[in-house]
Amino acid sequence: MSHLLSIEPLTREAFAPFGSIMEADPASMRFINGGNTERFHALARVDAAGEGAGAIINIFRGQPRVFPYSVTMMERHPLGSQSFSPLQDRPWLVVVAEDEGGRPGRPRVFLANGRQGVNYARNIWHHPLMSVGVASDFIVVDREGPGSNLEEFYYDEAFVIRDPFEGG
Ligand SMILES: NC(=O)N[C@@H](O)C(=O)O
Ligand code: NI
Repeated sequence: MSHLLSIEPLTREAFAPFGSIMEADPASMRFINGGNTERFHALARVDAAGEGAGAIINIFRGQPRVFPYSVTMMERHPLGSQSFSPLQDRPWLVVVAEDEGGRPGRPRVFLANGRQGVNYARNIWHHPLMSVGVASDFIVVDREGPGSNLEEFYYDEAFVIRDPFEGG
């Protein structure tokens, strides 16, 4: 089994097992403000489980990853969803995995364009933020509250991601 991971385009259908994509999808659009504004409605839902928990809004500034990049670990948030929305129009990488008996399976890598955000559903295995090329800022909506909301898993092997823009 190759440890080189292919990179897939980020589509609603392909990402559906892992959560939602937030983008200006015409199917979700309704005009508001007297027609001045297009509202792309309810693209995702925030999940903040547990007594005393709530949703918070953060900015993550991710330094660009160095390629070829070795994926050696994945994490998940058992008590809440986590969304990432880019603040600049730059591509970035989304790395997720199905759960296989309490551990992540083989990672899947998606190339997001600079106008696509994602919302990881609660307890979905994902790799921490992966900016590409330059330091990039993201609005991150996730859960704050009592309890441990971070579970990490370290593979006993490394999966490799090549530079998505290698060769120009
Ligand atoms: N640890 C943290 O807040 N960031 C990660 O959850 C991540 O997915 O980047
Ligand atoms: Ni996370």
